[in-house]
Amino acid sequence: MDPASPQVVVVGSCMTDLVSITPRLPRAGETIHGSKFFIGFGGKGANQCIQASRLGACTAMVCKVGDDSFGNNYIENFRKNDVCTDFVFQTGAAATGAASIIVNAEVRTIFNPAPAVADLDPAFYTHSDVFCCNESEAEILTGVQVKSPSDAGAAGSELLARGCQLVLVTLGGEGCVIVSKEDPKPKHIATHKVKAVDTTGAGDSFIGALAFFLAHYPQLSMEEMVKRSNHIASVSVQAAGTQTSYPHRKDLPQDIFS
Ligand SMILES: Nc1ncnc2c1ncn2[C@@H]1O[C@H](COP(=O)(O)OP(=O)(O)OP(=O)(O)O)[C@@H](O)[C@H]1O
Ligand SMILES: [K+]
Repeated sequence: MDPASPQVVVVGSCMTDLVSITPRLPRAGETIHGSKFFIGFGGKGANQCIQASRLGACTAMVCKVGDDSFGNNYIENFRKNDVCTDFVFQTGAAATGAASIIVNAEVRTIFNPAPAVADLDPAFYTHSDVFCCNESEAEILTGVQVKSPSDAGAAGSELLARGCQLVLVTLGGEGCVIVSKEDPKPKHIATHKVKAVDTTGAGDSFIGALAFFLAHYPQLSMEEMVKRSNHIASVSVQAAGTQTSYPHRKDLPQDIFS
């Protein structure tokens, strides 16, 4: 590249990521076993620059790294990615920026395939911990007509076969069905059926509640989280609107939070 004519110039950070994969985060001063460690190239500025370069932009990075092995490796990385390094300087006065990143198994993700498309990218099945859909979404994705808990189990099993870890199919007043790699026999988690005033937003209330329990009550079983989420979503269907119908903590039975 002619350094006089870069199309994209990024002035920003350039960090070496030291990534540990662990089952949980250590407490202060605690040493725990991890399952994997790797070193990666990161930093927001450098990430953006490399993405632009890989798409074909003529790029230059403006930053300073340490006169150390991390710094040398980073400059080599820029060169491999066709980023002009004429303005990447090295200093002996400081070390190259490093970020210690711990990725724990407790950061869990929920994927809601709404609105559903039949040709969903297969990566979506494998990349989330919980795959949560309603009857019609399950049907569009799998081709299995979902009219009962046993149909939902069949659709859930198909989604498991596509690589999902755990599938929840919500069934309105019938609660939902859960299937997982760990326990592939479909289980119907019934709920107390209420007379619905307006079901708009029930699915989102359910998923929001589930996210709350995953984040704040990780010790609960998935079945217990789902039962509690069923209850919260059942409150939402008894009032009009979407967010206007979502209950506050103070309005719910307090044993939901024990
Ligand atoms: N009549 C009802 N009685 C009790 N609970 C209900 C009722 N309707 C819905 N729910 C609760 O809400 C959850 C989600 O409902 P549903 O499966 O209808 O979602 P949805 O189709 O995504 O809703 P929407 O698209 O309207 O937001 C159910 O799993 C259940 O917990
Ligand atoms: K509602």
